[in-house]
Amino acid sequence: MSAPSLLADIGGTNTRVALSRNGEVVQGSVRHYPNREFTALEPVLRLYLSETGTETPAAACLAMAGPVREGVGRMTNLDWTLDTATLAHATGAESVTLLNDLQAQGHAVGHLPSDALYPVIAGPPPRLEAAQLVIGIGTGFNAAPIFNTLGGRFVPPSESGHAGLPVRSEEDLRLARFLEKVHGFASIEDALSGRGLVALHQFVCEEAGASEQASLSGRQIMQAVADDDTLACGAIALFSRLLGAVAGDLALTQLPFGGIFLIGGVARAMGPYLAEAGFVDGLRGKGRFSDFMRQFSVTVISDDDAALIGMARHLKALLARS
Ligand SMILES: Nc1ncnc2c1ncn2[C@@H]1O[C@H](COP(=O)(O)OP(=O)(O)OP(=O)(O)O)[C@@H](O)[C@H]1O
Repeated sequence: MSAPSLLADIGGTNTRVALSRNGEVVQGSVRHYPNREFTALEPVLRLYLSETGTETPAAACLAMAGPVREGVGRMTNLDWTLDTATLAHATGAESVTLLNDLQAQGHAVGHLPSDALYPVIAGPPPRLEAAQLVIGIGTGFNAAPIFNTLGGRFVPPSESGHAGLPVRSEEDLRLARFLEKVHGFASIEDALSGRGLVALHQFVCEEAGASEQASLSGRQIMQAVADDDTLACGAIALFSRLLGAVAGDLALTQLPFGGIFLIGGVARAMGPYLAEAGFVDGLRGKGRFSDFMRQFSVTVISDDDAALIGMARHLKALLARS
């Protein structure tokens, strides 16, 4: 049998690695590695290849949480730089493709099992030619539109998470001032990410004059929501409304009549609460375009390995073209 290809999805917190053959992830080949236990990606990949007894992968496709240009990318929330030449040397793969991780997620949409999909806003079945939009909310925030063209699927990268956070109310303005103390600018990612959820909870506590309660982690905040804690519920209401507003802005830019897909650790944790917590109002609150916004369905993807499925598909298409 021919050698498999190597896939890796490198997030700010976790790296997921797998093998692929003929456009499919090889069953049982997925392994997860916490990034904090490594100094760079190369040792993760070398460990994976030795653990799985893989000699030389035929090709490699890697997707990273950071901007990529001409085969080189720097992770936004981790001190790692990736470049295709070094990665080819480390893995032995003849060809290495480096993508932004949201591009890989975009290539997975439409190829996931239905039990990995959690509807937030239902919509009509999409027409094949309709654009779609994938939004990732994990360690960081990013988005990518998906265009299904006659020449194949096109998923251009973006760095949407570093655009400005929308401000519509006095409360939003106070939040922007609170967030900009850290980086001098209130970006979308500063509010809508793992650390963003923690910051929103701190902001809600401070506004309520309860700063002493503002030391919960993201998981503790979600547990407090399950226990009906008022401040934690206030934090996810703020998060949901802002996420709806940002998803709505991105939808107006890309017109994803084929649906909006939310992915990532925070989207997964927040999924069951979004609709009730103000996401829909945030998404549709676009003045005279409020009715227009009803055309966009929203689905949470709960599969943590979706990017690997997307890369397997993308690599097959690339190899067929070469
Ligand atoms: N149950 C949970 N409740 C709240 N936050 C959570 C939960 N599970 C994970 N997170 C947060 O999600 C983030 C990790 O998500 P994920 O694994 O999707 O990120 P990643 O892929 O490593 O990063 P990136 O966003 O850079 O691609 C962390 O900030 C973590 O604190």
